[in-house]
Amino acid sequence: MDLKPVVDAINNLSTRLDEYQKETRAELNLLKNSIVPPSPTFKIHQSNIPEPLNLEAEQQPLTKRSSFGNRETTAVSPAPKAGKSQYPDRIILTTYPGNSKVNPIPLNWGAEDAAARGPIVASRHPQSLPLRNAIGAHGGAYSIYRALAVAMGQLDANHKPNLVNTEPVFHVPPNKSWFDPMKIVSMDPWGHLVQEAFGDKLKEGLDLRPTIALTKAHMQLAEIESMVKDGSLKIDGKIVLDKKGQLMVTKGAVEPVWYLPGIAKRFGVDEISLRRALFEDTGGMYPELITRGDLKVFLPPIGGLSIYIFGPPAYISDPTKKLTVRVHDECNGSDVFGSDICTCRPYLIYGIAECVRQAQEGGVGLIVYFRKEGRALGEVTKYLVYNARKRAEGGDTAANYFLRTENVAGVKDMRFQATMPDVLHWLGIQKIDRMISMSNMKYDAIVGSGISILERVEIPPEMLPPDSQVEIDAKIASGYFSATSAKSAEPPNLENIKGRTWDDINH
Ligand SMILES: Nc1nc2c(ncn2[C@@H]2O[C@H](COP(=O)(O)OP(=O)(O)OP(=O)(O)O)[C@@H](O)[C@H]2O)c(=O)[nH]1
Ligand SMILES: [Zn+2]
Repeated sequence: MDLKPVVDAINNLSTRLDEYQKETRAELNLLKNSIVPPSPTFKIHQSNIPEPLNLEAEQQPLTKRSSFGNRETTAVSPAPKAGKSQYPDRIILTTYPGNSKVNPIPLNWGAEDAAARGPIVASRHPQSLPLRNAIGAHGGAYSIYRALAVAMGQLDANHKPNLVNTEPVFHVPPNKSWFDPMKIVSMDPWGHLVQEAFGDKLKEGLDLRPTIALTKAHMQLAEIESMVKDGSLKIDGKIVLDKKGQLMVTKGAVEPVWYLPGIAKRFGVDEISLRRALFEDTGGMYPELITRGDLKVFLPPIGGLSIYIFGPPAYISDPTKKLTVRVHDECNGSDVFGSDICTCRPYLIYGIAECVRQAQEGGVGLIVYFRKEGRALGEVTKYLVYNARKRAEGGDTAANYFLRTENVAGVKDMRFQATMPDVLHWLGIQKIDRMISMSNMKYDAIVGSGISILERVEIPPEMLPPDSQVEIDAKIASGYFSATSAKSAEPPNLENIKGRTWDDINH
């Protein structure tokens, strides 16, 4: 028997093993030389951190030829300073609760007054860092842009917002839901009252940031103008201001603040599994999720929500006043750009018009707009799904509508409406007279959270855009509410409900 090939293979393996060991040793040496073993205070000295790449040479202002004509354009950003000069202090790791620098301000989620609850401190500014009691960063996904601004030297790393005159323009007072630690778990009920409730801490120099802002404005939409023109919406001078359909609105923006034990309970998982999944699926971005079990609040890097109120905001929590609500999830393609493959913008507009009508009749209307693009799967996934739908053998049918999304994303929906009602409880809503939605998921979440819905209102058939029949029939077949289809004797054959083909789209 010829053993030569076996011997060669063993030699080969042994050489590769040697090389691997050498590389590993080199890497270990590199690590040893560059990282100081954690001292009792877990400080890393600047001098021990490997020098950052010398970016100066690469960061001369860029001059490039615009593709539109021969105009020379110069990048607006100044040549940035090297990153480390933005942070003259030593890095302080707060990975472990035993670190002597770590002394978080206690948070009592659900406490009955602001002082007892405590402010949310997420800042790593030198003065706030030891008192930090939340994982993550303010601003949701925008924290990354803030980091870029700091890295480029355009924003002082220790900038604190000047909050003078930023207070809410209308009152959302505490209600009993605020004092049940499990009722509001995805936002900070005191988030709009930071300036008032924690003014003393702000004066002391803590970097506290409101996570809710409340303001007012006029708004104008082409469809509302048409409704005023055709007489279906009346000018009243208070809510519909003029023949252009200008609307008076009070509105607010809310950033997510998660109370992890409450989020875990809401989704029926244990807190440890939740923390592990959040750690893993953010690429290990927040190690404190694992190591800092003492920190119960997480500011996730996701979009928040907006509220639009038509009529007096105080009526929202008054059960003697009628309330119309539409909860809407973001669909940029339709909401902003008018794509006709789904019902989103027309349903949103119908919701606004119904809210306005409710307010004109002496009640109040509320739109809640969540940044959960493409059922929280994102727009890239959504457009991949559109392609798969249009290219499918047998065409784009209602029968396979959800299957196409599942094929790409693994699930048909990741909005998980369980935390959606938090904002309704924050506002003090006890019942909804008219709910402008067909979604069983939204309905079940709201009613399951203790808010009753007296009437469900579907989108009028005449408002359905040309290519959206597939979506609406697939939704109704999967459990969405429809008074119209409940009346019809025969359910439609979903194989026969077809959307446009690519050929139709091209012409
Ligand atoms: N992934 C995916 N998302 C879609 C598709 N079509 C629409 N969407 C998204 O579905 C969501 C629709 O949200 P809403 O307008 O609040 O409607 P809904 O929850 O279905 O129910 P209603 O309240 O009855 O309108 C938005 O986030 C859209 O971007 C699709 O084909 N695939
Ligand atoms: Zn849509």
